[in-house]
Amino acid sequence: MLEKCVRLEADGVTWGPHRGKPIVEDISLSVKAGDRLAIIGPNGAGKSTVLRCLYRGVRPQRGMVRLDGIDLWSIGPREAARRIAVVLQESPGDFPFSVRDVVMMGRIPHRKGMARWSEEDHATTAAALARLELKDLALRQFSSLSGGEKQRVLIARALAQEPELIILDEPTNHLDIRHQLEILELLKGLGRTIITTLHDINLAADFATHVAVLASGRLTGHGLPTEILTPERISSAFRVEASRQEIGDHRFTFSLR
Ligand SMILES: Nc1ncnc2c1ncn2[C@@H]1O[C@H](COP(=O)(O)OP(=O)(O)OP(=O)(O)O)[C@@H](O)[C@H]1O
Repeated sequence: MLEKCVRLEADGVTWGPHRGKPIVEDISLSVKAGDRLAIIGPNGAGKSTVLRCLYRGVRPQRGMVRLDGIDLWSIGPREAARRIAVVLQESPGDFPFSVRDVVMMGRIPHRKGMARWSEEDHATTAAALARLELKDLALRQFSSLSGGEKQRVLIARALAQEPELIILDEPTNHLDIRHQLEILELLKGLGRTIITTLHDINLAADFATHVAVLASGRLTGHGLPTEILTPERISSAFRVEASRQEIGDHRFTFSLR
């Protein structure tokens, strides 16, 4: 089911540190409402930097990011935060926040000034907790949760934000294979436009409607997984020998060259 979704386009996006060489260069991609894009590439390729450009974390030095055709930098940070939820690997740490508090933080972009939480804020937070099956953990301290539970809480916070687009950086990091599959299944079921980085190419192929391959700051392919995930492209991007397995359309095994 498609809920609130948005289309995103990046056109020639280039970013690097002040006075430094660009880290990502000439990134053009298009994500339709309801698509799930997985960005894959080796360590240091620039995946997190591309995400930062897409969620208004940094302003591209060249090129433009558009949400439903509108320049992301022509809307304020608050509106951007209402429309785009970001799930990063950093977490609220050891501060004494309960799970409910953390999920409630997703409502901050919707709050009017320093007003108290509204009934809608409470209801949306409760719905996000229920959807992620976190009701029994609502009063637990966030820092006491397991990695998989924390990841679910951060996704619930994103959902409480009622965004049209969810951007995630390595949501399956540190999770065992069951929890990796669970998190990706859950994200699929949200019915939102999703852009995520993923290290596991086989998981990306199963999860994503579209894949973008990044190597040395440039896209080497962007499109349907069956078209983009070729042994040649993967071997070249990751500097390994990738071979396609007989099972499934795009299952790969890897070895050093
Ligand atoms: N603000 C910055 N200033 C200088 N260099 C930076 C900055 N941000 C990122 N880099 C460098 O740019 C390169 C790409 O970083 P980025 O985190 O985007 O890669 P990545 O593909 O997400 O890597 P990984 O898979 O290891 O998480 C790295 O070499 C990183 O050190």
